[in-house]
Amino acid sequence: MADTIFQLRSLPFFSTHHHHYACRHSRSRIMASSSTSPSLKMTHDGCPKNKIPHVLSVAGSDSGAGAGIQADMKACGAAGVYCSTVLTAVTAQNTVGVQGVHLVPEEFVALQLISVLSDMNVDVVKTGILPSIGTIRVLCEKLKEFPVRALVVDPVMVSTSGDLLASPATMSTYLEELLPMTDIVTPNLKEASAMLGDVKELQTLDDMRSAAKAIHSMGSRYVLIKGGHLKDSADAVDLFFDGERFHELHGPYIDSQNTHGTGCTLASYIAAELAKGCSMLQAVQEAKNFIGKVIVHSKYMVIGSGQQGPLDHLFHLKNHSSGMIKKRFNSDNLLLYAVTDSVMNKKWGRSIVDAVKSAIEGGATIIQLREKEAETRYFLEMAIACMEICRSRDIMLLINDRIDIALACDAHGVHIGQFDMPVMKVRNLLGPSKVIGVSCKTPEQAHQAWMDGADYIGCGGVFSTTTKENNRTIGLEGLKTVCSTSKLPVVAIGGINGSNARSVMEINDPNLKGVAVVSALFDRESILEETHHLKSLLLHS
Ligand SMILES: Cc1ncc(COP(=O)(O)OP(=O)(O)O)c(N)n1
Ligand SMILES: Cc1ncsc1CCOP(=O)(O)O
Ligand SMILES: [Mg+2]
Repeated sequence: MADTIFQLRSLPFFSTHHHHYACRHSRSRIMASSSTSPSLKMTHDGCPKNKIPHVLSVAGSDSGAGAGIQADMKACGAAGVYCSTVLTAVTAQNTVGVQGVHLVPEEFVALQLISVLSDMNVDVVKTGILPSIGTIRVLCEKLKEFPVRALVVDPVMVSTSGDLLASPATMSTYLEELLPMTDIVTPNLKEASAMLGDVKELQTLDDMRSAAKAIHSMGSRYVLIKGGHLKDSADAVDLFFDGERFHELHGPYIDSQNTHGTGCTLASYIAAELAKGCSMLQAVQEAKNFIGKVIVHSKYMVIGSGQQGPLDHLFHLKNHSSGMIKKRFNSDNLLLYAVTDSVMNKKWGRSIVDAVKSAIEGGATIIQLREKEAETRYFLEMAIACMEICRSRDIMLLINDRIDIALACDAHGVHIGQFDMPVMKVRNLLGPSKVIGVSCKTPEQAHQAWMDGADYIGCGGVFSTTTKENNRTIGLEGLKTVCSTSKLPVVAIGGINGSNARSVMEINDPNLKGVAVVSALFDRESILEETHHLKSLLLHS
């Protein structure tokens, strides 16, 4: 190891000139929106056959394990991909900042590269900090000697505080020699601006578009500019450019201190998805989706005393400070889902609380309070009373539509529709431990719900019903279509009762976990008997 130990904070502020290159390479290993290299044999899900997908991360070590090679390994682990590592630098850092950097000599970077690339069948190389001209050159040379399917470059060049971490000469080498070999480069706004010579601060989507074009013309086949901190935007908008078209990738901006290493994680996750056989656009979308979920999940975690906490990439750490670890939602709870209706129960002279008690006694496995008319104060009182019953019987209570009521009574979760509050916003408000169900009629809606971090899908109306007016029915065929592609458990809803529940369950899709019912339970004289009858039908279908 080199004995170059120095303080990162003492690095000077560099300003570079504007570069403009047109050295596009002509490889076509990763397509924008179709599958992978035609020469590789793929399984049905796009993975090369009999091959463990493998990403090599060429990056720096972060002693605090929030970013760098440690984040890359965790992100690849979360994506189910093997990750080998070539260290370019060793940093002493924690949640407060970077205390020091020790560079790995380029000859030793070369040796590590040869060790891994000559033996381990690497699919994709992802780069993090490349601290010297020598290191960049060694990497370019070894990649020519041992070609891989894709090169993902996270241009770690600007520290959080805005300091440029690369000298102008290093930057030139980066742009002239590495970028033309790059399949995708993933700068944030500051890095994109630095790559273009810092002539302009990027403030708008239009600025991002021009920057993406300019960076593309320097040689990277695809460009992803991360607009997480774009001014005047409530969204986290990232811009993907494939050389012809722009794609805006939207997601809510999640306010959390635990975001250290998100850049490394995003680039590594893209690399991992590419290694599995995804197209470039798919890989970027999956990575964005993962980052959104992991930031929401990690929001309440406390590790270290500084402002820059790490992520819980594997969703597995115990004892988050608030005790809010996301419990895996047990989809068996969806078997007999009782959805209340005050108007119906009033007609039969009983309160919602009594109705809920009877439904649970009869065998309902989960309850939803669906009150379309109730005033807020009354709805909350009802919800608090029902929560007490449900808690004592270990049954989940979800609230329909009203996130405020769910928060106020500490319900187990909510059920929302396509026109209610967006799922990611709800997740942000409720935190990781609450259950979120989403109404979906199509596979596209179901896919989106999964991407946004929902726990289950309510699919319907399957049959016609008078309980919800102007609601298009999708029939058993529509239900089958959603179930067959859904990545989330599904509960069927709409016009389901004792005479058709079997036919619903007989579509026989493993994702279909049960039925949700309003009138067949609550618009009947005996809730207890109806629930009991329906439950035994379901248990024997
Ligand atoms: C389990 C379950 N599935 C679907 C719905 C319908 O929700 P939504 O589409 O938001 O319609 P409303 O119930 O709000 O009228 C549901 N409530 N529960
Ligand atoms: C809330 C809802 N969403 C789709 S259909 C429906 C109503 C289901 O009520 P019922 O079980 O009485 O048909
Ligand atoms: Mg709704």
